[in-house]
Order: sequence, then structure tokens, then C-alpha cells
Amino acid sequence: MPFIQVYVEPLALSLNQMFTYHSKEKLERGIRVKVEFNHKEMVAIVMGECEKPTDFQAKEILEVLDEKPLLNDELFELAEYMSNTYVASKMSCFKTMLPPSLRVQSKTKPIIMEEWFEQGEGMSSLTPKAKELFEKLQPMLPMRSSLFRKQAKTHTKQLLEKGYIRSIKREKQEEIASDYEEDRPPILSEDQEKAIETIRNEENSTFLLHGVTGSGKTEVFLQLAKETIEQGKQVLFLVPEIGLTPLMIQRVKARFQQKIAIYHSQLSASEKYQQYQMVKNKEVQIVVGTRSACFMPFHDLGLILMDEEHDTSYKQDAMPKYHTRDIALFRSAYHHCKLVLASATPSLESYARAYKGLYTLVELKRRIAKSMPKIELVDLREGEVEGGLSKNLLDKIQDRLAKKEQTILLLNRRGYLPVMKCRKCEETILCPDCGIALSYHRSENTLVCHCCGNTYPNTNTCPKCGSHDFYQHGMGTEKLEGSIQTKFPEAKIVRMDADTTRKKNAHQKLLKAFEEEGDILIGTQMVAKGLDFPNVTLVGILQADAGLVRSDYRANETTYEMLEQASGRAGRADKEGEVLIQTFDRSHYVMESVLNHDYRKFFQTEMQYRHLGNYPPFTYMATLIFSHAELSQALFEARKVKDELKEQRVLGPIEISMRQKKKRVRLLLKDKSQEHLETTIWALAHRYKSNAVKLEINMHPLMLEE
Ligand SMILES: Nc1ncnc2c1ncn2[C@@H]1O[C@H](COP(=O)(O)OP(=O)(O)OP(=O)(O)O)[C@@H](O)[C@H]1O
Ligand SMILES: [Zn+2]
Repeated sequence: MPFIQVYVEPLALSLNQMFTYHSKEKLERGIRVKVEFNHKEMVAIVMGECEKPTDFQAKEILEVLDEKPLLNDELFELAEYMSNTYVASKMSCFKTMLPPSLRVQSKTKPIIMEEWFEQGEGMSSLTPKAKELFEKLQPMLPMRSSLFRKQAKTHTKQLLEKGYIRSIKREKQEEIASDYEEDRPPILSEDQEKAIETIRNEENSTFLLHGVTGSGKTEVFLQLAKETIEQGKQVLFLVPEIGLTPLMIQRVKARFQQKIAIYHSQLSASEKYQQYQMVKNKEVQIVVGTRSACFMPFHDLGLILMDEEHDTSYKQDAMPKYHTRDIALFRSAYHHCKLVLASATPSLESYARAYKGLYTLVELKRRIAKSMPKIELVDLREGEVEGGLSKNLLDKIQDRLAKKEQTILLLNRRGYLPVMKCRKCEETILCPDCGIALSYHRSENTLVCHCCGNTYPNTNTCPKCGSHDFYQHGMGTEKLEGSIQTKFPEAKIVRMDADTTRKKNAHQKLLKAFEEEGDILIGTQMVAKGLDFPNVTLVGILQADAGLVRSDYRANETTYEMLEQASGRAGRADKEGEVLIQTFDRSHYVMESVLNHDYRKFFQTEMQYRHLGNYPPFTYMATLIFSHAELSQALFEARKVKDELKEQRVLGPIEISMRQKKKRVRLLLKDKSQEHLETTIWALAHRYKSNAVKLEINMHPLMLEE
């Protein structure tokens, strides 16, 4: 009779402690069981067998929930790696890796069954017509009953009754991608040929494909994928945001004309489950998806393609705070397959690694069609500016409207007004949970916290003095849309931001509307990435330096990425592209690098700053956030920890914005050794697991919370 060790919820109880139970049968690792824990019924995951405990009586497990293990050996190893690296509980890692309906706490599976017909042992004679139909359809059995009925019509009944076919139930498997007309591979450019050859022939397993915007990186992906598929292996296409999935799905489907799995956050639980099963049951060779697709249960992965590898959406905000690139590296090593990271603006980390030769650098230096777009910096301190728009930009928009060409306007702030500040008493309306300014969203007449997402009705009344008069300074995409529409009443405007893309498939619909009949696309950073519209010849960036004022060590990098990527949307086909960047600081090296499309210059300058400030990639970093209703309590713990840490550089404590009415205090740790940093933080995690002051850990943060 085996004794088994399990991990059990709740997560907070203990970071990675296993508990022993007794089972009547042998249970494989990865099977879920129900157990009694602290007088409650809970779901647990079996980790393996163990010796009979000598110091206590192990309880009996209550129920076995799965026939087969949910996770294979690779995914167990991956969970181990994630738990260590991100200082997260194993349970939170398992949970992240599985589709929602298979998660530890979930008892019901949203399996949709459908009817199929399979071959029976029919003996008695059939009418001639039924016989003829059966002979025709027999080779295709088993087949979906709906399909069979369509062809055999009323004869189906006879075939069923006489036992020639039998009705069975099968799990319904649905493909989400629609079909696209077959597209033929273009003749590759010389650069593309060379890139493919290098990736195919070099021994190295990780490649950084640095290609300027519009240089045809996707075509390199497709060619490499083709070779992998022909070898019978699987390919994973990763994109950073849902907004970019339609485009990638379309290109992949059109090229390969085969069933593919899709995985992203807007799918329902049952859709996710079905896509997951399609990969598990080896029914598809291709997966296209966002971050969470990196956990798909591949059995023979042959290639991982990570598009826009610099994008911060690849890092998860919630525990475990993993980076998709790390997971991709892990899986590529496990499957001995190649990983290609691609971007026009590689992350500093990846480029530094390529520079050192850890990754093989592959470059596409020219655009496929035209040359790079012409960039102009517009100094907002000079010349006419109307509602945030320079005269220069307005004239150019007018010109494109006349020429029936398209414009993209980027303003990286959604909503109508960024702050509600009273004109009489100067009070600013704040989020009661986070303590930061609320934004006004006009169409819903609400005040929204862009930090926690909470919304409040707008009463247009100052909470302090009761006045109804607020400043109208600043703007978000909603206000911009209104003022552009007033200026150009005839123009067809499409707005794309978090507010207009909440519904399923909204990205796809908006992009289609713009492509088919739009004149101007207005949006947040969402419109800066990946879009490939041949008729876009003008890109306007409204508040280019808004991102530079943040104190974050990556503020320059993210601003550079956004500006260069947004510029890259102009002039991608046979028409010349033009970009107007409105700025207050035209001499900033970020602006200069964008102006000359000079990634190297940006990289070298930024690396110097990082070196001076001792920031990644020159060091490993982690943040510790202490929170408590009382600021003094949180500060006390933070100071105590700082005093103890002798071997790391510790910055802080500083007070940052609240969350859920809790005061928060941040420490920033820097360490030359990743391993040493992990050990230190694991010790702290154990110590604070049941403290009144909560400790939140972010290993290798991409953004420092403010
Ligand atoms: N060899 C080729 N011949 C003709 N057209 C090509 C070729 N390769 C790519 N293209 C086309 O060029 C355009 C730009 O390619 P793609 O979207 O792959 O660029 P990209 O490098 O991914 O750019 P970005 O980084 O801006 O997303 C696409 O419309 C694509 O179909
Ligand atoms: Zn809030």
C-alpha cells in the first residue's frame, strides 16, 4: 500500500512543502486527488511515493480525480525551474502551466461531446440505395454523424438499425482559425536567404534575428517552420499580444493550409482546453499564441519562433512572474531545438548576449520594399500647436486624406482626460485603493484607475470643495479621436486601445475596418507593433517623450522601442513613408537614434548608462515590496531586511503607490550572481509567508512599480 506525497492548496500556506497521504492504489506523479486538509476538502497534486511516516498517522486520500497525469516529465522539470527562478510556489507554477479547466482546484471539465459513427457488424441485407451509400462512406469511418447524415440522409436510420454503423460520443475538437486562401512563398531577398542559411546550419541553438521594420522577418519564420514541419516536428510561434495574433494566424494558415492550435487569453475555458488537447493528442504541428502558449504540451518540438522578443507583455505580472523568453530557452534546450528571437528593436539583454556570442546574431539590414521612412522631429516648444497637434502634423494628415492614403496616430494614453483636477481648490481625484490620479473616460462617463482597473461613476463634482469646474489639460486617445473628427469631419477614424478592444475578436474587427475603409488609426502602443498595411504612409507620434520622464531604469529603452516600432508602420510597400515625432526634447539620444534608425547607437549609449548605474544586463535584480495598512510597519520590515542584506546592493526603501488601500514600500536588490540572489530571496520568502506585513517578490523585473 503506497504512501504518497502531494502538493496542496492553498498556495499561501507554505511555499513548497509536500504532505503525505495514504492511497489504496498506486498513483502516478501528476494525478490530482482530493484530500482532507485542515478539516477541509482540497485538491492536491501527487508528486510521488514515499516511506510510511513514522511520527504520524497519514490520512487516506478521498478521491482520485484523473486517470492519467496532467503533466509530463518535461513540464514537471519546468515547474521546478520556474519555482526556483521566480521564487514562486510549485502550485502557482502548475496552475500557470495548465488551461483553466485543468487547474488544480477545478473539478469540472468543460468537455463538449459530439456524435460520431463508427463501423458496426451489420449482417442483414440492406436496400440497394443504402448499400451503395454505405459502401461509399465506409472507408471514411469513423466520421462525424452530422457529416454522415448529410450524405446518407434518410438511409442513416436503416444503417444504424441494422448495425452497419454505431453511434459513439467523442470529445469535440474545434479549430478556431478560419481558412485562408493559399499563399505562395515569395522569392526571398538575399538577406533573407542568408539569414535562413545561418539559422539552419549554425550549431548554436539560440538566434537573435535583428531585422529593421519591414525587412521580412516573418517570411524567415515561415521558411524555417516549413522545414521543421516537413521533418514531422512541431513549431511554436509566439507573439506578445492578442492584437498581433490575427495577422500571424493569417500568414501561417495561408502558407501551411493545415490545422493549427491557437492559444491566448481571450479564449474561453473550453476553447483553451480544446486547443490544449489538440496539441497533447498530437493532432496539430503548429501552435500560434501569446505568452501562455509557451506551456503547451509538445511532444516533439522542432522550432520556437518568438516575434517582437523585446516586448514587455512577455513577462507575466502575477505569480509566478515568469518571462516567456526564459521558458522558451528552457524548452528549446529540453527538445534540442532552435529558438529564434526576432525584433527590429531587440531588448538590451538579448542584444548584449548576441554581442558576446552567446546567441548568434542574424541581421536583415534593409527593407523589402521601399527604403526606411523619413523621420522628422517636431519641436513642441516652437511653432503652432493646437490641442496637442502641431500645424505640421495637421497639414500632413490633410494631405494624406486628399491622396486617399492612411495615417496612424500614436498617443500612449487611453481615456479622455488623464487627471481630474479641480480649478477652484486644486484637488485631484484619486483612486481610493491606489492613491493615484483617476482618468476620465467620457463615453462611459466614468473615472477609471489605470492601475487597478476600478471604475467609479463621474459626478463631475470635486470631493473637497463641491465645485464642478475641472481643468481640461492633457488628453487620452478618446479626446484625440474627438478633436481629429471635429477637424476632419469626413475622415473615417478607427480607435484602438484597451477600451475598444475588450470584447473578443475586437482587435481583428478594428484592424479589418481600418484596412478596408479607414483613413486614420488612433491608438496607444497597440498600434505601434507588427501592423503591416501597405497604404499607411504617415505616422504621427504625439507625446513622444511622455515615457522618458518615468524614473524607471528601462524608460529610455521602452520609449526607443515604441518610437522605432511605430515609425516602422509607415511606407512598408511601394509608397514612401513619413513619420512626425512631436517632442519637447529633440536632442535626447533616444530621439536621435530613432531619427537615424540607428539601433547600434542606441544600444551603445544605453549600455553605458546601465553600466554606470549598475543596472541589467550588468547585474541581476529583484524588487521586494512590503505592504501593510500602516506605512510605519511596512517601512520597519523593509529597513530591517535592508540592514540584514550585506552582500547585495540594496536601494530604498521608498514609498510607492498603494494597492487595495495598503501602503507599499519598495526595496531594489542588485547582485552579480543570479544563484546567490535566488537563495537570499528564497530565505526571505519563507520568513514572510505568514507575516502581517506582506512581501511581494519580483525577480528580474522589467518595470519598477512606482
Ligand atoms: N521576399 C519577399 N518578397 C516580397 N515581399 C516580401 C518578402 N518578404 C516579406 N515580404 C513582405 O514584406 C512585408 C514586411 O514583412 P514582415 O511583416 O515580415 O516584416 P517584419 O520584418 O516582421 O517587420 P516588423 O518588424 O515591422 O513587424 C510583408 O508584407 C511581407 O509579406
Ligand atoms: Zn486603483
